[in-house]
Order: sequence, then structure tokens, then C-alpha cells
Amino acid sequence: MQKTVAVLGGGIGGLSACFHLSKSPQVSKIVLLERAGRFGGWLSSTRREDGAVFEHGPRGIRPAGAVGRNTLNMVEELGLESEVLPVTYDHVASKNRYLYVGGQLHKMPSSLGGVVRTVPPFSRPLVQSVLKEILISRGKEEDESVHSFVSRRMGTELADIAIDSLCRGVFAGDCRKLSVRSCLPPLYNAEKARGSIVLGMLLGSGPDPDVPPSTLAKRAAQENWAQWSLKRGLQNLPEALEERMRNGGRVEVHKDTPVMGLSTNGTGWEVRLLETWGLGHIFNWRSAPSKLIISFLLYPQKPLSQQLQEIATVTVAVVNLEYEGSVLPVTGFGHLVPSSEDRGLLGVVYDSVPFPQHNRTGGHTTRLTVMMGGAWFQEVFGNPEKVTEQLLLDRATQAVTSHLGVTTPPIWSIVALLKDCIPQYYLGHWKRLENMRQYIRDHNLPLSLAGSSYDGVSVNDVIFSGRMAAEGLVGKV
Ligand SMILES: Cc1cc2nc3c(=O)[nH]c(=O)nc-3n(C[C@H](O)[C@H](O)[C@H](O)COP(=O)(O)OP(=O)(O)OC[C@H]3O[C@@H](n4cnc5c(N)ncnc54)[C@H](O)[C@@H]3O)c2cc1C
Ligand SMILES: C=Cc1c2[nH]c(c1C)Cc1[nH]c(c(CCC(=O)O)c1C)Cc1[nH]c(c(C)c1CCC(=O)O)Cc1[nH]c(c(C)c1C=C)C2
Repeated sequence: MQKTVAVLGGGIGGLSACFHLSKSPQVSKIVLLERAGRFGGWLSSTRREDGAVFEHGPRGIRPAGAVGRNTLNMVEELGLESEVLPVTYDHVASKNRYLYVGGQLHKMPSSLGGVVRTVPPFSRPLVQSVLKEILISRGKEEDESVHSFVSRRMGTELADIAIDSLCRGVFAGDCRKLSVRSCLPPLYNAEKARGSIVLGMLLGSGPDPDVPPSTLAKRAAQENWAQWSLKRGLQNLPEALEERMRNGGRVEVHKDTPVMGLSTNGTGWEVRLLETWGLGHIFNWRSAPSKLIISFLLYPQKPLSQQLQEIATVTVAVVNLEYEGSVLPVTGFGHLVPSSEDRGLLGVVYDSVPFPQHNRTGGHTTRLTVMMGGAWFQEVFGNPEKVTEQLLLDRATQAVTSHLGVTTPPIWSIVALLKDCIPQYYLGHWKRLENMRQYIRDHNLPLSLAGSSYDGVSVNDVIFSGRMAAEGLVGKV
């Protein structure tokens, strides 16, 4: 029997689910319901008339691994190959990343020389920690914080500085609360499979999903891409998906359509919407049987909704700045700031280094993005509802002055407050997921979970989760 499917939330996860569902002959109709006035969720780019592009959310996607190939396969299917802006591993943006510690920028080691020598801010050569790691016995816990795991295996200095910064630069989160099992599965699996991170990395610690590469994914591997973006910014990806959905025939796409509630009616679902397109106050959309793929929380089944609610999120302030000319004292991807140095200032991305194509045409500028807040937002800035754009802008420009010595004011800026934008996989996240999925199975609920709250926060992970949710319903597409 053909199915009708509602996809709730038109972020990149919901769009990916629609994309894959729409390929299946088993699905007669897909209804995509999005609260906002545009699709794409956190993939959001400002395009200025003079050609400059500024990213408010993700700015680079990694091509590596099965999930990286899966995204590039989709990019090729959407006909976006000529729009891709690759950055190779030998590019300065791939080789140079910095830490801001003790009031100074320190380049993170990226070569063997940097690992065997003592390189500040570390007090001994990293190779010492790496060699000792092989001899440390396996942990016995089912889960552990990222900080505790790395301190135990590689020493507290590495955990306090490098890992603390890494967790801020990916999750905007606190490594003392984040789960190693859910946030860094390759490290957790390496210890479980080989007894050591180093041995796991060298010998492998489990199979990757089978995702055959498209021509574009093969090109990325041959040309050694480290990351990529799109000429018109990453927002072009949800735009291309939306266009595909609109032209495909079987997907009904609705923007400005917040879902207000969900309830089961035995055979399917009732989705309560606040009417926005002229049918009365509350519109009940009913289908039987139906499946829902949700990338956000709205569910009256108590045990499930409670578990979903327990997945915390953090708020990040993103400030894009543009400066006239070349103002950076160093070149590279950007720098991260450990929480011991400055709790509220997470890091600065030097956008014009990896993607100079996004600078305004004809002029020479430097584009930077300052990211602030995350797990420390409330403590440093107070209530996100009350913080002013001016305060965030001042804090960002002060950081650029003190960290990078840039004394000229920016010629252009934009402040975005991204409320609850990154889910935090705290200790025991894996158990919560297992319980939720068990509940769905036990109650035979026609419901799938996809999106950044579950199995990975990167754009690749989320796109893959949309595909898995679709395939869980209709089989391989
Ligand atoms: C600042 C920042 C930088 C990042 N940098 C990178 C990076 O460099 N590389 C990378 O790979 N990843 C990066 N990420 C992560 C990645 O962008 C996100 O994890 C991903 O975009 C999340 O997609 P999603 O579809 O799960 O969720 P969302 O983008 O949150 O989409 C959910 C959608 O559901 C809609 N919605 C919510 N409630 C309702 C409702 N009641 N009714 C209807 N619709 C609803 C929302 O409006 C939204 O459109 C970054 C994220 C942030 C915030
Ligand atoms: C300073 C805050 C943040 C910066 N980027 C993000 C935050 C919160 C969000 C983010 N960055 C990356 C991802 C995807 C992870 C993935 O698995 O692909 C997300 C959600 C990519 C990334 N950025 C940095 C690292 C180490 C990674 C992981 C992948 C990779 O190695 O490329 C470092 C980093 N992020 C930021 C800065 C300033 C920075 C380092 C210099 C910004």
C-alpha cells in the first residue's frame, strides 16, 4: 500500500528525508511543514548585491567518509557540481588552525615536526602523550565525558586546552558534560575495539556504511578536498532541494506553517497547525497510515516527549565582520579559545582565507566570523531574549582587536542570535536514544527521528539521518 508521509521541519534533515522519500514508489504523497518563512534551518547565507556572501550557520562541509560521500552524491544529483568551492588539504586554511591561549595565538601542530617538538601552549611534545596512550588500559564505563576520557588516556593538559577548544569549535559545548560515546564515536570505538585511540586510528575500529561514490565524490577524494562550500553560500543546498521538491510533483511544501501539536488516532496521526493559508483557525491534517519524521520536539506521548525534552541545546551568537584590505596577522582557518581563557568567546573563523570567492567583487577585504556563547551564553551574556545586538557586536570587535591586533573598525557587520541551535549530547545520550527508539518500536508508532538532535550534528550527519529515516520507512532508495 502507498504511504502518505508528513515531514515536520524543513531544515536540511527534513529536506534530505523528503529528497529520499520522493524517490520511492511506495510513497504517494509527502507533506513538508516548516514553521519559518524559508527552508534550510541553520543553513543561512546573506548574499550582498556586490557579490559578498556571509554564512550565519555552517560554512564548510567535509567530504570524508561515508556521510561526506553521501552529501556529495546528493549535490551531484541536484546538479550543483559547478557551484562547489573545494578547499584541498594542502591549502593554508587546512594546515593552519590556531589556539588563543595566554593572550597569544599558537598554531596547532599539523606536521610530524610539530608533534615531536614541544610546541606552546603545550608543555611537552604531543608524541609523548600519543605513545603513552597505547599503554593505557581500556575504560570500563559505558559512557564518559569527553574531558574525562581524554584526560585518562592522553593527560589533562591536552584535555584542558585542545579538547576543550575542539568541543567549543564543533558543539559550542562543555567537554566536561559532553559524552565521548556520542560526540566522538571514532575515539570511543577505537578504545573499545583496539584498546587505544592511536591503534584504532591506525588499524581501523569498525566498518563505515556502504555509500558508493558519485563522480563528484570521487573527484573530492582524488583532489584531496578537506572541505567545500558553494559559490552562492551553503543556503544554496536547501534552495536546490526545495526546487527539486516543488518540481517533483509528489511533495507538498508549506512554509510559514508551524506545527502546534501531534496526536495519534490509532491508525495514523493528527497534526495540529496554526492555520496560515486560509482554511479556518486550526487545520487538522490527517492521514492513515502515516509516518512522521521529526527533527524537533512536539509529541504528546509522555515518556517519549520527556526523553526528547531532555536533549539540551545551546545558543550561539554569530557576528560576521568585514574589514577593508588584508588585516590578519596570520593566515589559516581560524582560531579557537579554550574556556579557561575566555568562557564566552568560542572562536573566530577567518572566512576569507578558505573562501576568498565570497569576498565582494573587485575589492580586497577580510571577512571574519566571531562565535560566542554556547554552553556559557547565559553565564556571560544573560538572558538571550534581553541581550542587545550592540553588546554582541562590541564584544566581537573587541576580540578581533585583542586577539588579532586589528585596530581599524569593520566596514560592515551583521549580528545573528542563533537560539537553541546546537543540541548537546550529554553523558548517557546513547541510552536516551536507545530508550526512545525502543519505545517507538514497542508502541508500533509510525514515527522516525532525524536531525541534529540524535546521531551527529554536522551537515553530513544530518543529511545522512534524513536518508536513514526515509529508508527505514520505504527501504533502500
Ligand atoms: C553556528 C553554527 C555553525 C555550524 N557550522 C557547521 C559547519 O561548519 N559544518 C557542519 O557540518 N555543520 C555545522 N553546523 C551544524 C549544522 O548546521 C546543523 O546541525 C544542521 O544544519 C541542523 O539541521 P536540522 O535539519 O537537524 O535542524 P534545523 O536546521 O534546526 O532545522 C529544523 C527545522 O524545523 C523547523 N521547525 C522547528 N519547529 C517547528 C514547528 N513547530 N513546526 C514546523 N517547523 C518547525 C525550523 O524552523 C527548522 O527549519 C553549524 C551549526 C551552527 C548553529
Ligand atoms: C567557535 C565555534 C564554532 C565554529 N564552528 C562551529 C562552532 C560551534 C560548529 C561546527 N564546526 C564544524 C562542525 C561540523 C563537525 C563535523 O564533524 O564536520 C560544526 C557543527 C567543523 C569544525 N570546525 C572546527 C573543527 C575541528 C571541526 C571539525 C571538522 C574538521 O576538523 O574540519 C574548528 C573550528 N570551528 C570554529 C573555529 C573558529 C574553529 C577552529 C579554528 C568555529
